[in-house]
Amino acid sequence: MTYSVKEMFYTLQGEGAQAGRPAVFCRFAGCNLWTGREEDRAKAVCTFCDTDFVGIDGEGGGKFKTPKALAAAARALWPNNGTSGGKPYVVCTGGEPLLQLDVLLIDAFHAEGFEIAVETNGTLPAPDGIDWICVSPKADAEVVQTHGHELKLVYPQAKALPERFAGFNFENFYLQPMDGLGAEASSERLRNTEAAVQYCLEHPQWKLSLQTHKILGIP
Ligand SMILES: C[S@@+](CC[C@H](N)C(=O)[O-])C[C@H]1O[C@@H](n2cnc3c(N)ncnc32)[C@H](O)[C@@H]1O
Ligand SMILES: Nc1nc2[nH]cc(C(=O)O)c2c(=O)[nH]1
Ligand code: SF4
Ligand SMILES: [Mg+2]
Repeated sequence: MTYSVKEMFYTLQGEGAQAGRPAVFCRFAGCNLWTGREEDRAKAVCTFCDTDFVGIDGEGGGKFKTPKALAAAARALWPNNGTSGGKPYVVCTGGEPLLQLDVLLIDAFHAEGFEIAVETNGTLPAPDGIDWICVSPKADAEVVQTHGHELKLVYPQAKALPERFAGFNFENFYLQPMDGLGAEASSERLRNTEAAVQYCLEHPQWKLSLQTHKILGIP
C-alpha cells in the first residue's frame, strides 16, 4: 500500500513515560475521528485536536510507495546514520496512525533498527510487533485497544472520566492537561493543569503528562 505522511521530523518525545527521548516522528495524514477541517470541528467525534494532519505537504512528508521507502526515509533522519549510540526510535502518530501502520511497515522499521512507538486514539486494534503502545481515549469513541504500555487521557473530558479507563491493562496511566485552542488557550491550559494535578494527587494510580515540547518551543 501507499503511505500518506503529513510530516516527518527528529525531535524529543514531549509527552508521557518516554518524555525527553530523542525520536523520529512520523505523522500520518488523516484521522477517523475528525476530517481535520476547522469547519467540521464542532460536529467531529474528537473536537479538541491540536494538530494539523491534513495533506502531505509538511517537512519530510509525502507519499511513500513501499514500507521500505518510508522506513529508509525515517532512518535517514536519525543522527549519524545510527552510529551515534542510542537505539533508533520512531513514534508513529498523526492523525490516526493505525489507519495506515501495518505489519509490513512494522517489519520495515524493525529492519532499519528502529524501536517502534505508536500514539493512537485506541479505536482500532494495534497490529502485532509495536514496541510501545500509547492509547489516548476520546470521550465519544469506543476504545478497542484496551492494553498497552501507557494510557494517556487528555483531561478534563466531561464524558471521559479517568475512572472509565482505570481498569484497562496498561503499565502507566497519565493525565495530560487539555491545551486550549483559541484566544484563551494559555489560561485554559493552566486551569486544566491545576485540575489534572489535583486528580493525580487524589488518585495516585495516575501521573501527570505535560506537553514539554510546547514548553520548550521545539517541534
Ligand atoms: C494529535 S494526537 C495523534 C494520535 C492519535 N490520533 C491520538 O489521538 O492519540 C497525539 C496526542 O495529542 C493529544 N492531544 C490532541 N489534542 C490535544 C490537546 N488540545 N491538548 C492536549 N493533548 C492533545 C492526543 O490525545 C494524543 O495523545
Ligand atoms: N515533541 C513532540 N512530542 C509529541 N508527543 C506526541 C506528539 C504527537 O503529536 O503525537 C508529539 C509532538 O507533536 N511533538
Ligand atoms: S483522534 Fe487524535 S488526530 Fe484524530 S482528531 Fe483526535 S487528537 Fe487529533
Ligand atoms: Mg502533538
